[in-house]
Amino acid sequence: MTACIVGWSHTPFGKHDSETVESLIVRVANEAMAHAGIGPQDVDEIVLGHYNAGFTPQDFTASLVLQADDGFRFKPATRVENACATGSAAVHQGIKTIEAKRARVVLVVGVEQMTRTPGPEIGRTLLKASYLPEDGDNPAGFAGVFGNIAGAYFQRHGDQSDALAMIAAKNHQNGVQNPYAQMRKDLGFDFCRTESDKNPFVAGPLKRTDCSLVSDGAAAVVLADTETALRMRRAVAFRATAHAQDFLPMSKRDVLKFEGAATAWARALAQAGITLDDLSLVETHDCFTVAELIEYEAMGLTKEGRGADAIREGWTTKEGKLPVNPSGGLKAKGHPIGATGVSMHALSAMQLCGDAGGMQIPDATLAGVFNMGGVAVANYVSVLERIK
Ligand SMILES: CC(=O)SCCNC(=O)CCNC(=O)[C@H](O)C(C)(C)COP(=O)(O)OP(=O)(O)OC[C@H]1O[C@@H](n2cnc3c(N)ncnc32)[C@H](O)[C@@H]1OP(=O)(O)O
Repeated sequence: MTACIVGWSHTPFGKHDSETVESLIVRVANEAMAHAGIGPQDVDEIVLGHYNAGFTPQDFTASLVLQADDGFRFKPATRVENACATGSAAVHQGIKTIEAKRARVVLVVGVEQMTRTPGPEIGRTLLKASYLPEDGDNPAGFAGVFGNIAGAYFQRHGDQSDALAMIAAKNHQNGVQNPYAQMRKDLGFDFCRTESDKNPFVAGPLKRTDCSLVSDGAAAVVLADTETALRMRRAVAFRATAHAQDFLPMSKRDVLKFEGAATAWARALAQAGITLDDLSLVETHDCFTVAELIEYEAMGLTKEGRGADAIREGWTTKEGKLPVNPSGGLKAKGHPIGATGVSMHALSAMQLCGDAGGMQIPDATLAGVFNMGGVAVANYVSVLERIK
């Protein structure tokens, strides 16, 4: 256990017309430091997760963290990017810096502002994280890519429309209890299962309720080495971290297997010396409901092709044997790309500290995070445990 989360901050996710990337960054940077009980003089390194790819004209955004406080002047600050896993890439980069003993305290910020971009442009901007020669022309954007995956999964393993609607309904129900969530409405299974004016098909078998939201927002965590962390208010340790990067072209692999996700999960569980049964909860990357379904298989909760069992048997509800996405996930909480992975870590730390309010899983001791970029291309798993 070499690095710990010692503080965090999270803006509400949603459409924030009055905010900018800069104002979101400044807000969470200052709030996370206050939560950790530190000032800029205590921070050795800054890592920013920001996908951008054209959502906002301002690039070079690591420098914007310095706008939070003049005390950050001359600190090392770097932006990292790994598609929709950008936030976890930033968190893991901060951990590596601490493990390399180049820093004792690292401030990690994740941010994205997507909603100022006009509708069709949003899809094209996100598709820059696909393999352009194969998927760059998909008119439905990333929803089109996952629509194809859902269609192929249905062909191989049978129609999963009920299971996908159950996942959507579960995550929307959970989102009601999340004060940071973009949608806090219990839509119910029937609404999610049925095509309607309010819930049209978007791509292949995926309806609107099968898709994550387009969001603005930011989150931050303060990381510290264990020795430093144990002198602070709280310490949530990384018991394991794993990152597995897979081929970008989907033609080079069986995309229905999420083998990169499975590899990252296997590595992290082995490193932590635990099995999936030991986890109290998981925050997983439900960019589309079919992704959460396949992730059940990749994490080892069910056999291949049987992901639906996990939701049908109620295992992944808040009361189930492994609650998945008690925050409401990307589905209800929202998915501001660069912020998502940082948010998952902040929310898991809240759970382990008993600070999750209505989202709280009673007596949570170990939390798993899975954040992915592309179709299981960038795969990050963290296992978190409170030690103070
Ligand atoms: C690896 C990865 O992470 S890839 C993932 C990257 N992210 C994405 O691709 C984002 C996917 N989502 C989307 O593109 C959009 O949310 C869409 C296409 C599904 C829906 O967008 P639109 O059709 O433009 O919906 P629009 O913004 O006009 O909203 C219409 C209504 O639907 C609701 N709505 C919009 N999106 C969603 C959603 N994903 N789920 C549920 N309700 C939604 C809105 O709140 C609004 O409700 P109201 O009429 O009661 O006010």
